[in-house]
Amino acid sequence: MQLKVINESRHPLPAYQTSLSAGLDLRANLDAAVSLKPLQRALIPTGLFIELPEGFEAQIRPRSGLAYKHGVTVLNSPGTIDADYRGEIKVLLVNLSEEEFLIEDGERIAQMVVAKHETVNWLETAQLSETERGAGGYGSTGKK
Ligand SMILES: O=c1ccn([C@H]2C[C@H](O)[C@@H](COP(=O)(O)OP(=O)(O)OP(=O)(O)O)O2)c(=O)[nH]1
Ligand SMILES: [Mg+2]
Repeated sequence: MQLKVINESRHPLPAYQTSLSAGLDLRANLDAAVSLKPLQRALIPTGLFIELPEGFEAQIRPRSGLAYKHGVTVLNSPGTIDADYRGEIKVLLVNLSEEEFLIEDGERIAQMVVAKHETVNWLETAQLSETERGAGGYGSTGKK
C-alpha cells in the first residue's frame, strides 16, 4: 500500500530489512543521545508524520534484539497510531535491565506494522451464545 509520510528526521525513511518483513524499523531522531537508566522510560521522537487511510492503524512494536540484548522494550506495546493522528510518531521505550542504556541518534529502536482494523457498532444483547469454553480462561484448560 502507499502511505503518505512527512520525514522531518535526518534519516532515510523506515525500511523493511528483508523482502517479507512485516515491520518497518523506526530510527531515533535525536540531537543528542538519550540515557535510559534502569526502569527509566523516555518518549523518543522519530521525525516522522504519517497519514493512514481510514480502516488502518500502525502498531509500534519492540525489536526483539534490543529486548533480548539490553532489556529495552516498548512500554505501551503495541503502541497504536490512529488513522486520524497527524502528530509526530514517538516511541515510548523503557529499560527493564539493570544497566544504563544509551539511545543514539539513528538507532533502530522499534518497528512499525501497518494493519487493518474493524470499527465496531455495539449490538447490546441479554445473552451470548454457548460455547465449550464458556467463561473459562486464565489457564482453565487441561486441568482436572
Ligand atoms: O506509541 C505511540 C502511541 C501513540 N502515539 C500517538 C498516535 C496515537 O494516535 C496518539 C494517541 O495514542 P493513544 O490512543 O494510545 O494514547 P491515549 O493515552 O489514549 O491518548 P489520546 O487521549 O490522545 O488518545 O498518540 C504515538 O506516537 N506513539
Ligand atoms: Mg487514545
